[in-house]
Amino acid sequence: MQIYRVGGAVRDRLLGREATENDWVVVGATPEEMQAQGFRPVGADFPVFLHPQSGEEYALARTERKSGRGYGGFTFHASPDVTLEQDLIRRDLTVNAMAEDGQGGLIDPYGGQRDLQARLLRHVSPAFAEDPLRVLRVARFAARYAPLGFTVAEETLELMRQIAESGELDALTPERSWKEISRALMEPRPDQFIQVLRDCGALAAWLPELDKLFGVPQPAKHHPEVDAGAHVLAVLRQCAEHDQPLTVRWACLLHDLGKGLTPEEDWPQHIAHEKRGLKLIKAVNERCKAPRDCQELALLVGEYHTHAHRALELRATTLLELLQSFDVYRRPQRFEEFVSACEMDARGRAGLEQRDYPQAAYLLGAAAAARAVAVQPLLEKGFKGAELGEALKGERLKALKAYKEGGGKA
Ligand SMILES: Nc1ccn([C@@H]2O[C@H](COP(=O)(O)OP(=O)(O)OP(=O)(O)O)[C@@H](O)[C@H]2O)c(=O)n1
Ligand SMILES: [Mg+2]
Repeated sequence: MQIYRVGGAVRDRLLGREATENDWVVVGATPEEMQAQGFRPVGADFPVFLHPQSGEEYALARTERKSGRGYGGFTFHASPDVTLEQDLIRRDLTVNAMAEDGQGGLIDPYGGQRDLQARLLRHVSPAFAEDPLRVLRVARFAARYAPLGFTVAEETLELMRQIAESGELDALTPERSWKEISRALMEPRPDQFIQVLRDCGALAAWLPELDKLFGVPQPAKHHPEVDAGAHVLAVLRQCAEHDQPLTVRWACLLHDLGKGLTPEEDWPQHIAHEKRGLKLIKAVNERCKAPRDCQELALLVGEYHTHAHRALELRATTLLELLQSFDVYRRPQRFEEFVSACEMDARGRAGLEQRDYPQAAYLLGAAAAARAVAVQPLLEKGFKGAELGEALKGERLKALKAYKEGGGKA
């Protein structure tokens, strides 16, 4: 048997980047031979094995034929006579279809190096269409490598468009899609992920609620970029610039969905878009099976982002309600993430990226002031149950009034 390093590790080494994990392909071996050498099969019908020591994936060279719709619909043909070239041709992108032998020699039958130099994400062959997840993968690679100047080849975008139109994206399981989405949002240019999906029509199929924001105007006074979709892309960019966590990026992606429901005659105003968007955010959260912390933050940011922007004008009672809605006493981190998301929203506007956002410190200070109210003295006064809750609220309100009178200094 011959063993080759393949995929991302080869690509990233040629780009001078650190590779995180190795993928290997094995030519000229049977499953029995693999197991005899101590490799562990990952599943009965899957010609992939784990190395007994490193745990890295070793796949038998294979060709795939599509037998049905969706991810379940694969049959594998793996046998010792499948060549390396036959294996590589069914992979997604030319830059991912290179192999390295044991002596460090490069095997590049499909122009991977040429496309690396040309900074092009290009599919290898029509076999690309065998797995619709690749539409999301290409968009994710665009988000990762955009800072190096990579773009998607026109013919690949066209093929992605055909896949999107065929309805095949509907067959992807939420689990597989979420892996791509969550990784893509954490890349240096998450806006490019959305942009590429939009360019090939996949955004309309996968996230129509977001696609609808493109072409919707907002008031130029607050939004020099005007377009609501362009605003979301700019907010995502700010998220990456400021190293925000996944929860914040997910919340930012969905924060303005309500603007897609504003009646056209009300444009460019979007009165009550916060509340109106909640059912859309909920639907997207559930459809994508986003993790719980992402879901929660998205709903809270959707509902309250305008409150944050107006923080300095809010009355003490409204501030208190806001803090209560976040259960800031038990969940301080969630409130901090909310404030970050709102700051990204404020900065994700053409020409306003460097603006001050004093609301952030003000809100965090208010949360600290409310949290500093001690329960013990109230317990000592004999308050219990609902009355204790009311008394605590009263004390917190006093603290917030003092905070406001002190000009936002605790
Ligand atoms: N849907 C997929 C998934 C994977 N691959 C192939 O399998 C390799 C390894 O897959 P994976 O580890 O998921 O991606 P990498 O390219 O290694 O990228 P990453 O840096 O994200 O691991 C890819 O390079 C590609 O050749 C593919 O063709 N189609
Ligand atoms: Mg890999």
